[in-house]
Amino acid sequence: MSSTKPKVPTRASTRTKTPTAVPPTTRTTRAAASKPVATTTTPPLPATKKSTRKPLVSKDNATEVAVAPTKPASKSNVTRKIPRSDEDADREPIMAYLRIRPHLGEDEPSSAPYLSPLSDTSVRMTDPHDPHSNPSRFRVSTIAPSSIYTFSHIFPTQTSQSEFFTKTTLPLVRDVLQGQNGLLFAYGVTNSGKTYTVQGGAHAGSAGILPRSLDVLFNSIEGLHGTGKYRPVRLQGVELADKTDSAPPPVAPEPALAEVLGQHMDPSASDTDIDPTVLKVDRNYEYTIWLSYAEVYNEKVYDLLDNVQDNSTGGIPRSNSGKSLLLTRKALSLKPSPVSDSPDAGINGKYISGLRQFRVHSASQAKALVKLGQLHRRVFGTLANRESSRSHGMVILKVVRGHRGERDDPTALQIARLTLVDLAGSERTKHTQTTGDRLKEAGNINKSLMVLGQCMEVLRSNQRKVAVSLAQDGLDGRMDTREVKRGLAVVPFRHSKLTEALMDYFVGDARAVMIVNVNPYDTGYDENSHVMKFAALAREVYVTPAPAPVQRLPVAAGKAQGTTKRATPDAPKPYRRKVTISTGGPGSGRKASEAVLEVLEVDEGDAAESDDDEPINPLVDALFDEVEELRMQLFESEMRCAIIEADVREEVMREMELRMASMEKMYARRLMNEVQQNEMKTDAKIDMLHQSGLFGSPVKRPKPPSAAASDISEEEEDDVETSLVDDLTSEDESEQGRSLSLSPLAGKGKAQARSPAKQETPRAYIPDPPMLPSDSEDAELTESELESEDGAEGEGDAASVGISATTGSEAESDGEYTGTEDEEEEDWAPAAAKTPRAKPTPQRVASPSPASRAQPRVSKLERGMSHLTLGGGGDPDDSVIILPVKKFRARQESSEYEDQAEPGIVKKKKRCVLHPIPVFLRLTLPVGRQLAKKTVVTEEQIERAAAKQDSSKNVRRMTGRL
Ligand SMILES: Nc1ncnc2c1ncn2[C@@H]1O[C@H](COP(=O)(O)OP(=O)(O)OP(=O)(O)O)[C@@H](O)[C@H]1O
Repeated sequence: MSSTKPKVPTRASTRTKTPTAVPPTTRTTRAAASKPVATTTTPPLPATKKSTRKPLVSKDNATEVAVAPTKPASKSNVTRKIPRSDEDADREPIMAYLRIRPHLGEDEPSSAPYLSPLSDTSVRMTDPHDPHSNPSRFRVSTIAPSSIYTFSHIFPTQTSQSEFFTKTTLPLVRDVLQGQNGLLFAYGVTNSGKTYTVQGGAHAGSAGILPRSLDVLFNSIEGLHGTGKYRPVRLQGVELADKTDSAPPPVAPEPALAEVLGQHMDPSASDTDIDPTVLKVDRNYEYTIWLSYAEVYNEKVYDLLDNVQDNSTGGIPRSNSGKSLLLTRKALSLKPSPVSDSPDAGINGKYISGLRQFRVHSASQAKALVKLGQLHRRVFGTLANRESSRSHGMVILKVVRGHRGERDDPTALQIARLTLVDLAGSERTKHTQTTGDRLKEAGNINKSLMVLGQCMEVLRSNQRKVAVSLAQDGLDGRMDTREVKRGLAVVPFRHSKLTEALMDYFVGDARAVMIVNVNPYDTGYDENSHVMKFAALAREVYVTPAPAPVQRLPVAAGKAQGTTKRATPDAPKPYRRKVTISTGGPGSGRKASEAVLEVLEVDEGDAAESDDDEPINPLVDALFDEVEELRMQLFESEMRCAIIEADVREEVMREMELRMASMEKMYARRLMNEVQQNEMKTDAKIDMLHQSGLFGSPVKRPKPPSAAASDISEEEEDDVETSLVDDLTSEDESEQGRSLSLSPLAGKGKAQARSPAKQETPRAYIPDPPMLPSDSEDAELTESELESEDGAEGEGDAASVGISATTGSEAESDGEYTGTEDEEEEDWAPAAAKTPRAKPTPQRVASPSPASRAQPRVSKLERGMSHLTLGGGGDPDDSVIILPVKKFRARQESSEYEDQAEPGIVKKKKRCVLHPIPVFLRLTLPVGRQLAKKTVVTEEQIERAAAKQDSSKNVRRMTGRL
């Protein structure tokens, strides 16, 4: 009757099984150095599963659970630590250790190391291609150029294998001897040192954590070996051992395979590199150790200790002569662990069906098996690493321990597993020029690693949800964990063979350690950043270390189904795949050869064997497949988006560079034009003054050295001009910044002319507006009047006449301009229009004139000269630009700009004809008949200049904006 049938969990139920580990109260996330990420704090929770089994071991690294990961203090990164509950003490995060690989020598390509340890637990990673640190490079990446990552511990380059083993793996070895499961996996990009860390190197003392673990295991159980009557099966089951099946295979590799792989090694050769560590174990128990070695390659699981069947009759393959090696390997399937194996534990993991396992009696025997497995492991050469591991290698050590007093009682046995995983490197197709089959291989490697990351993410998120919900419910006085679990996401273990095979370590009782290998001289900064982020994520996932359950059910006699079962020949048609292996060639010292391995793959569905006691719901399976497909589509879309984004960034960067270059050219041209204009203006002034005869008989002075470098010097200038230029340049340099130039005539303007009593009153010279001569008596001063007055003085007298031009800001420096634009408009309106007689305000003390007798004449002369300033209402902001008619026209013609590409700028530049520039002129003029005669400024000039007043005003506004 169906109603009486014992309830068997469905596959769906195993999938939706929620890990019960609850995160502790405090966690620290990775923080970008430039942009710190705030630390989130999760409230403490009641445990969802009360563990009745307390760990038997001392938790060496459990102290790290209670200690918040050290992290550089930052204002925005305040960590609030909440006391942990008793239940939380059973849980701990996945330990993440960083190992930094040393630089191996000159041959190895290297960039500057981008990792700099900040402490034992934190490290800064800085992109060597960051434009800030290396301006010659442009960085197109969404990865932060600098970040700080925290780990449980960081091992610098000089760390020895022994030290590394002691701190990372020894606690797991101790655990497994005391009945607790453990997982260790090495993660990192290609060539970062994963295999070196797990397997070790060739020189003495370089044995990796795997051989050392074997040494310590056998050192510790010396004299405590069990009979091996029972063997472990599946995840937690035991069965009566079949002596013939569990005997270790001959460890000599098949000669054909050894030759093909180019590894002429003898796995049985004695190993002198032995770790002497001995752990204290419970001597009331007997121990047997079982070893198996599997690999996940191209999303298929293979047994590395299975006999490789050489189908080639010719023995050693000679593919160059047309022969190829045909090796048949059978992919194994993963099956859910039956509940009957461990009813107490409720483990929902999967085991590798058909994976062979061998009882090993000594460390050397175990190491020989591992080496044989290594030989069988797919080792391909790539550009990145000639010995690159293209598969995930898993060595599974099982320790079966039973009390001496219950030697024959299988229900008293305890099985603990320690799995050491050497993950394949995250492939960099760009760097390794991977194509074809290799590309597919890389895709599968990346897929399994990606799924591993997704699993971590979902686990973390589920654990947080549980934590938050239970905390709230606990506060409300209610606590229904089933409700909470129903809302949790499915952890996608099933999306990859790797995660499927390891899932029980994450959801069951186990301790997990992650080793992150990084080569800081590697050029793959972005890939290593992903690895670091993965580690940060893993550290936030919590596992529950607890001893494995003791068998309580009677063990079926004989061989358990599926443990050594192979796919039968009449099984559904297997998939055959050919793989080409290239060995030797230039540089290797061996003759180049290629061999073809033909792999027989059995899909999971094909190997559905009878020991699978889990009913499968096809609808659920279909839904999961769909979910998986959608996830993959999402992943692909994200990849496409990332590529498009990178392309767009690059395009924008190129466009910006072009624009910057054109702007640079434009501004250079403008600058040149400005310089030319200034020169022309100066020339024009000199011409004007020269033509007006003011410098008819200048006093010739020796040319100062500075004049030689003057920009203004022109070869066609006469002596007068040279003298003037000397004055101009020297005065420009020395008096730049003064608001007004001082001259002997300054302060002797109209006011003085009208009030002789105030003759001595010093005042600053402010250019007068272009006053109409008829407006004043002084303005009516005619040439003849001047002539007569000058005549009275004689030609020998001389006075200094100052002509000053300055910018508004300078003129008002003694009163900086702060008005609005409207005010400015008003100020800039011709003064004649506002006030017929704008009176300049005395502002500054002028040097006394030596020609005080000529004051009336001089003041008239000065007013006459002031017309030349075109001051427009006395606004001192105006430059004095007086152009003779002929030159003026020439200037107008030359003011056209050629840059038609930017009409807006051209338009503005056209209005730059009378750009006001700070020019200071102080001229020493002979006062006399000749001077007076030449002082007349034509009305035409004045009108023209006044008409340009508006242009000047606009230009000034524009330059103000610039
Ligand atoms: N800590 C170390 N000290 C000295 N040499 C090291 C160290 N780590 C790695 N190496 C050397 O670096 C090279 C690459 O290391 P390894 O093969 O372990 O990289 P990997 O990460 O396993 O690469 P892949 O994923 O491609 O297999 C090897 O020659 C190894 O001997």
